[in-house]
Amino acid sequence: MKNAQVLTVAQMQAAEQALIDAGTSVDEIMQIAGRGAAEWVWRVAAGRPVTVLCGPGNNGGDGYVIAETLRQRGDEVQIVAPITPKTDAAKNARRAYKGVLLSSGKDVTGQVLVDCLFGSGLARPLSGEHILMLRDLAKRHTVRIAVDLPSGVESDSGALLNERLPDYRLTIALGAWKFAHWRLPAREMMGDLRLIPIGVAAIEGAAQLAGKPDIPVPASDAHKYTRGLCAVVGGAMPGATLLASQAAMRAGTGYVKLLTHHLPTNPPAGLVIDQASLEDTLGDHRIASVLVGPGLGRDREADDRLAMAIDCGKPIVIDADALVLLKPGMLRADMPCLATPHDGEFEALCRAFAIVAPDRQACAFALAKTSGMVILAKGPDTLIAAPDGRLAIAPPAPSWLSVAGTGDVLAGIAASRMASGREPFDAACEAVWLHGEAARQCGPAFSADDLALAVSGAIAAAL
Ligand SMILES: NC(=O)C1=CN([C@@H]2O[C@H](COP(=O)(O)OP(=O)(O)OC[C@H]3O[C@@H](n4cnc5c(N)ncnc54)[C@H](O)[C@@H]3O)[C@@H](O)[C@H]2O)[C@@H](O)CC1
Ligand SMILES: [K+]
Repeated sequence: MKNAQVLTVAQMQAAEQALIDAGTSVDEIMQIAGRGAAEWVWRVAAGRPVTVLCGPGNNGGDGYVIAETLRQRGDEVQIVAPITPKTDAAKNARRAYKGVLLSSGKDVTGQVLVDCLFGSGLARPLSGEHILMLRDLAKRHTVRIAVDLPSGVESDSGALLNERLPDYRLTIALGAWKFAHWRLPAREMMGDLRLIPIGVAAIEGAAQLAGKPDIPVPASDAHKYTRGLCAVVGGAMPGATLLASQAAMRAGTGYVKLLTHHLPTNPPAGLVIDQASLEDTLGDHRIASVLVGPGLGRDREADDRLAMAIDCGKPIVIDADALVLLKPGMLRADMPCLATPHDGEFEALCRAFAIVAPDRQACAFALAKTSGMVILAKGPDTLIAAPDGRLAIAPPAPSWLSVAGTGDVLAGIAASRMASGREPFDAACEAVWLHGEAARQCGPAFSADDLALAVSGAIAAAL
């Protein structure tokens, strides 16, 4: 899987320092970043007058480079710089700029506003003067572009440090993705995202974006067992189990077996249903992954079935009702295990495992470490945390996914990817992308049944 890295401010600074140590000066990096960003501004502006708002740091420095690049191409451009540059690179970039330079944004009009007031160095909310100027300029320009990050956004969290920040048509990330590019609420205001490479190397321990996976075509001598037998443990509510099974059947595994005595109505012919005792059916050594939770119920029988599913020792996906029933001590050390909670289930799990941490990401990490499970905390802002500290962020998926049953589909896809041989973290990353892609292919207003059927198309898109 070729996942892009997502860096914290500290990691980005270390990456830039590594470039500098390898012989590229800050000024050269700023030229590469600024000219790359100017290319996008030029395309979006398409000849319309541009106003660049420049702050005191290197984000402002990028603004001077962008403005000078556009000016040299003959575009109408002006800079508003309420604060003089503080860094050497920004001072040099300002010296090299030969165009119109204003210290106040009062009465300034134009069509395209380029926000280079603050980037990843923003340390506190914008002052009253700066936020008023930004809002005012934003109102008087029809198109807004943010360079690296919209001013007022906290890079590492995606939190908005000021109220009523403007929204943007385009955000041009410099060097690497930052958390704010993919985390809510910041992501919502950024418009389209583009990344300008500046030669940043892979950073050890960096979070990754769960991008499009590389799904292999089955080997020419493949058969159903080499492609993995996925056992879905059923329970009192066969509909949810059926949805998960339908999705699993289309996500790459060779064989999906539903272990239940609660028979669904009209199951597909390709789904094998085994009604024998769970203890016996889970003893099949060919089982490559187990899914437990969708449609399990929460009664005594559900408890027993969950315990048996875990005790069989196979790689396991735990979802839905099973997450509410799960207690510390039930899990076996070092068993490959993926939990896929939505917000309510995530809170229940955190309570059960006595997790207290300042935010959702920290909770996911702590829960992963304490429980030994990979945690796929799903929702509009999905993230995946592994016990060894790996973290993946899901790119946005269509909000049409907000219907009943889509979580069962996600769990089915993840179990299928685990049956196909993926370890839980990779299976989770693949599953969130495939789930989002299936939703994109469904278009608007689909049902979870439609989504499960669309998983084949998502796999086709990832071959
Ligand atoms: N360092 C580098 O090598 C590169 C940096 N780049 C750019 O540099 C940016 C980061 O540069 P900086 O670290 O200088 O950060 P910023 O340009 O975001 O500005 C930080 C400066 O503003 C001050 N500041 C922070 N919050 C403030 C607030 N609310 N009100 C008033 N002043 C405030 C800080 O004390 C600091 O002086 C990136 O976002 C990117 O645009 C790019 O040019 C690529 C290369
Ligand atoms: K900015």
